[in-house]
Amino acid sequence: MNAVTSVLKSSLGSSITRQLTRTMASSFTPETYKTLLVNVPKPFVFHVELNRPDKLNAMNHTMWLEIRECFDSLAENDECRAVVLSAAGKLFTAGLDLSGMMTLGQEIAEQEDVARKSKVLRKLITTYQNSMSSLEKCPKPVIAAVHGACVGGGLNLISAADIRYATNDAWFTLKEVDIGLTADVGALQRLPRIVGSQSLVNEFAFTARKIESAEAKECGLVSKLYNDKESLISGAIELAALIASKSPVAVQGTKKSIIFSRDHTVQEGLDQVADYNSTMMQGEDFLNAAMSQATKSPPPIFSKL
Ligand SMILES: CCC/C=C/C=C/C(=O)SCCNC(=O)CCNC(=O)[C@H](O)C(C)(C)COP(=O)(O)OP(=O)(O)OC[C@H]1O[C@@H](n2cnc3c(N)ncnc32)[C@H](O)[C@@H]1OP(=O)(O)O
Repeated sequence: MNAVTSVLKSSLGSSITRQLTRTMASSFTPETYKTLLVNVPKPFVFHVELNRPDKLNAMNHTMWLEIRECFDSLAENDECRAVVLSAAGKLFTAGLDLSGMMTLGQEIAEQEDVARKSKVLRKLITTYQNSMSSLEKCPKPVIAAVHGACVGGGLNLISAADIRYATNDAWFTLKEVDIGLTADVGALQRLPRIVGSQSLVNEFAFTARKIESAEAKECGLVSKLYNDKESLISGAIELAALIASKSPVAVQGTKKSIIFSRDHTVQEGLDQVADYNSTMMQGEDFLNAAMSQATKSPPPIFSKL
């Protein structure tokens, strides 16, 4: 162990000074949105809230666009290492804003030709798909914290999160069939991998039945339940802070590898992580964290990434 620690120590002093200087030099104001509220409750932890409580956080066009904008921005923001996604008001979300859909129907009706109508709709669907996928593409872990109801588009949204917590009063529904729609923004693709039972997901999707929190926990849709919203949010923020205390190189590499491996063979996943680590094991995070573990000293302060 001594040989290892002396090699590690030689490059440690200047590295820690550099990290502290960078950390202390930071000042950051979260961006503002019409339908989202963004706060920084702890260092490197961002809290994003769906914020249309008067409309039960129904997902209108602006919200779909802003979710993408927000997570694309967090992806690039080196002040952010983990994200909590929750919602203001009495429930998480009532799903797609149905009044907005009436307006869309009128706009489509203005186009006469079916090919042109289809082009407009396809663009809209892919825009909304990209909005949901922005959670998954964001390299920082996203923890969804659900209270009350999580309907339709909301279930698609949280399916793209990395971790899902909920309150005991939460319920979920893949509601699309009830509005004559095939769910098209990610739940049909992601849920079978989360829940692990295609039969159960099929049942949810064909019937739009209510999934109560206990069933959601039992089937793996959520991993932890809380008595109320306050303890849910503080539990989710605590988890995010724990994640944010780890090496951002390791955490972001882990998210990338998990998602890559989900969609590839074992060998392709092993190749991807070998490529990643063959660079990252030369970096200061590995050096400093391995050193602190080896010497049983306090964990290092990691530079921004
Ligand atoms: C390309 C598209 C990709 C995306 C697809 C996504 C699809 C979906 O999300 S399908 C699901 C759509 N959502 C629904 O069908 C839910 C409808 N709402 C409800 O079932 C209930 O409102 C709910 C159980 C969520 C809550 O019930 P509660 O009794 O607590 O409230 P209400 O009195 O029903 O509603 C209060 C006001 O909110 C308005 N509202 C509710 N949901 C929506 C919505 N989805 N869109 C727009 N507005 C909504 C409701 O009309 C009430 O308004 P007001 O009368 O003005 O007070």
